[in-house]
Amino acid sequence: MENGAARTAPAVIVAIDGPSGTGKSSTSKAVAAHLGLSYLDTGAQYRAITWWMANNNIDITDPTAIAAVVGKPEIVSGTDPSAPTITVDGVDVSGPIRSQEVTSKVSAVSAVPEVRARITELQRSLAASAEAGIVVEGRDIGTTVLPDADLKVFLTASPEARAARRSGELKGADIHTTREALIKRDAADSNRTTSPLAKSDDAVEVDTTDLTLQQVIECVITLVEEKRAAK
Ligand SMILES: Nc1ncnc2c1ncn2[C@@H]1O[C@H](COP(=O)(O)OP(=O)(O)OP(=O)(O)O)[C@@H](O)[C@H]1O
Ligand SMILES: Nc1ccn([C@H]2C[C@H](O)[C@@H](COP(=O)(O)O)O2)c(=O)n1
Repeated sequence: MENGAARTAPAVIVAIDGPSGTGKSSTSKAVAAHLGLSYLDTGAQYRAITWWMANNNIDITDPTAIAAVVGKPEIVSGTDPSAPTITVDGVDVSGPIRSQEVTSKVSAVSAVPEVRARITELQRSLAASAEAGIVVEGRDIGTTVLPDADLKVFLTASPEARAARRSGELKGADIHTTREALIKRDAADSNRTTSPLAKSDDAVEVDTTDLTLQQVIECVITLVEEKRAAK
């Protein structure tokens, strides 16, 4: 190395997609923290705009009504993996966006093309300004938002494993009901016309059904390090 200068790792863009409960958030946060990268939870952004629509009595069954007000809320995401934040018009909505009401409405709101255009623009701008690089997790990151990402990972797991994980989180919620709700949301997200949940052709698929969270994290860290070494 010339003049003994320390060589900084090149910025790396990582896209992690997959259905609900496959471990995208837990894995992405841990990978980003370990590698000193930024982290973006794009589901939280769709939940935040859905929360605003519900709070402002917008009819979420009417895509025209949603499209008419899509530019109104100011959505800001903090990308520190150890303390990710999300605000709407300056209000911390990290708790309310996880409510059952928002979860039941988010697929309808996120299917509206004008909503996707607005949120995609925010996502690209955050990725472009992440100096060391970023791990972005969602449903359409590898296919649509960041098609030139250095690494694309598509996480999967059986509906049974995903429901058991979610039921554990929801303090013993009924597994059957949780499984049906997951399957319904995945179907809505996969079947919408604009940038549906899908695996990019060049994504590495990781089935997490029989892996611990730590094993998944280590697997993704290895994949990122291999990509970094090849840059
Ligand atoms: N491999 C794993 N083994 C066991 N539990 C896991 C594993 N991966 C994630 N979990 C747990 O499953 C739950 C859901 O994980 P997480 O929120 O990361 O999934 P997600 O894909 O981001 O879901 P969503 O898209 O619905 O936000 C969390 O409680 C997490 O700790
Ligand atoms: N890139 C993304 C991320 C999320 N969504 C929608 C679809 C999901 O059901 C919803 C909530 O996401 P979660 O918090 O469960 O990860 O947001 C999307 O359409 N595209």
